[in-house]
Amino acid sequence: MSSLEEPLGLGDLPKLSINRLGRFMAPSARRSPADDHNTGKYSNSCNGNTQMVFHGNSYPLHQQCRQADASCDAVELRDLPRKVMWDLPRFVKIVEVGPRDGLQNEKGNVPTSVKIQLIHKLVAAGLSVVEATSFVSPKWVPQLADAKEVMKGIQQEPGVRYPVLTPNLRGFEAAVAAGAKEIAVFASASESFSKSNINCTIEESLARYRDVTAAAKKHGLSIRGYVSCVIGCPVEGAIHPSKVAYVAKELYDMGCSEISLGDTIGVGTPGSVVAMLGAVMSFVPVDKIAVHFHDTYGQALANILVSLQMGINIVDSSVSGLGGCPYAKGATGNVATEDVVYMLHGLGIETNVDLNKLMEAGDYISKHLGRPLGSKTAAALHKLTT
Ligand SMILES: CC(C)(COP(=O)([O-])OP(=O)([O-])OC[C@H]1O[C@@H](n2cnc3c(N)ncnc32)[C@H](O)[C@@H]1OP(=O)([O-])[O-])[C@@H](O)C(=O)NCCC(=O)NCCSC(=O)C[C@@](C)(O)CC(=O)[O-]
Repeated sequence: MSSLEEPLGLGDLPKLSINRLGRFMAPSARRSPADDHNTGKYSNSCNGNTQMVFHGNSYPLHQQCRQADASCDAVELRDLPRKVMWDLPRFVKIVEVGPRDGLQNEKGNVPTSVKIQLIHKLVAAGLSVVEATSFVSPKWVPQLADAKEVMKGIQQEPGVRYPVLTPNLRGFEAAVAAGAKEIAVFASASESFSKSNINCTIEESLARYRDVTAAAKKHGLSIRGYVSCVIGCPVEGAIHPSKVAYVAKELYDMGCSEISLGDTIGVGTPGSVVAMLGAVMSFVPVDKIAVHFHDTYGQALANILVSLQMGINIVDSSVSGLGGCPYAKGATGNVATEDVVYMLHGLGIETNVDLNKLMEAGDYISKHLGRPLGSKTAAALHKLTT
């Protein structure tokens, strides 16, 4: 199975795949690959035969190098996806939200011991941030009423972060008492969603979060800020990027060290995502922005890829594609962590996540919930091995 962890297309380096990759390149606004060639970026030593075809033209990648050296080709071609798609990050931090965003939406009761096991398995798979639970009103989200027991029950590993959602000071205090070292506040770019999710206006939520973030700073806790409905809202329809940028900036200014932009109902496409990210990046540094896509319309991986191309290197996802929001009708699960990891590794981007162990975690929770594997990667690899 482990050989399949390496996605197809990189191992044997067929010329065809290079040409295919060439087609993915953005048009004229981008530099020509020949520029990199001319600056010698590709030219340590190689046999000079490699061609990249782009918009009907072929570019010699290593023309200046005349020494045959097969190992050079292999190494540099492995790097091609990142080169061709320009400036993709070398490393992407995955924020696993399954135990919170995933399980908050389950109809049936998930025992506390299963939640704790799931978190342990996700950490064992190499995930360094696992959102553990929410300290919200149990009247609003009964599925996470055991937040305190979950936090007390997990074995917190050094170097791993276990953020929890806190909607108000009451939740914050309960989170600290239960041992949380990182919290997340969650606002919305849609007025209607703000009211249905946290029963207040956007401005009221921001005022509330100023108190929560001030208290968190006093305790030396890190704070993550969410903006929901960054592309569309189930009630209001399309959300203007300027509204998203406003809320993101407010959260950043009050001390959130990471702003996660949530396409809560999964209506975004790469086109709308680029516009939204462009607006937010005017106010929040790109390295402080995370993307959080639900996969309702099957656009999540494409949206992640375009976000990476814009410089984002933090991606939220949920093991086995668990999730949805109880207050966002029609929202389906988050993009599956397994599928994100498979794509990132295929692009030559590191995650520190062991795909096999991650799939074991997905298998564990899927079996417990009595449903098929929710990630395409796990389902495909399962078929291949049974
Ligand atoms: C914000 C409130 C509390 C306002 O709820 P409210 O009803 O306006 O507030 P309240 O102050 O009147 O409190 C109602 C009851 O809850 C209690 N209460 C109040 N606060 C707490 C607390 N922290 N912990 C425990 N209990 C609490 C409070 O004591 C009271 O109990 P009662 O007196 O009736 O017995 C409520 O609306 C709430 O908890 N909402 C959370 C909803 C939620 O968790 N939604 C899903 C997460 S957001 C999301 O999924 C989007 C995201 C982040 O994933 C990104 C994306 O996908 O886009």
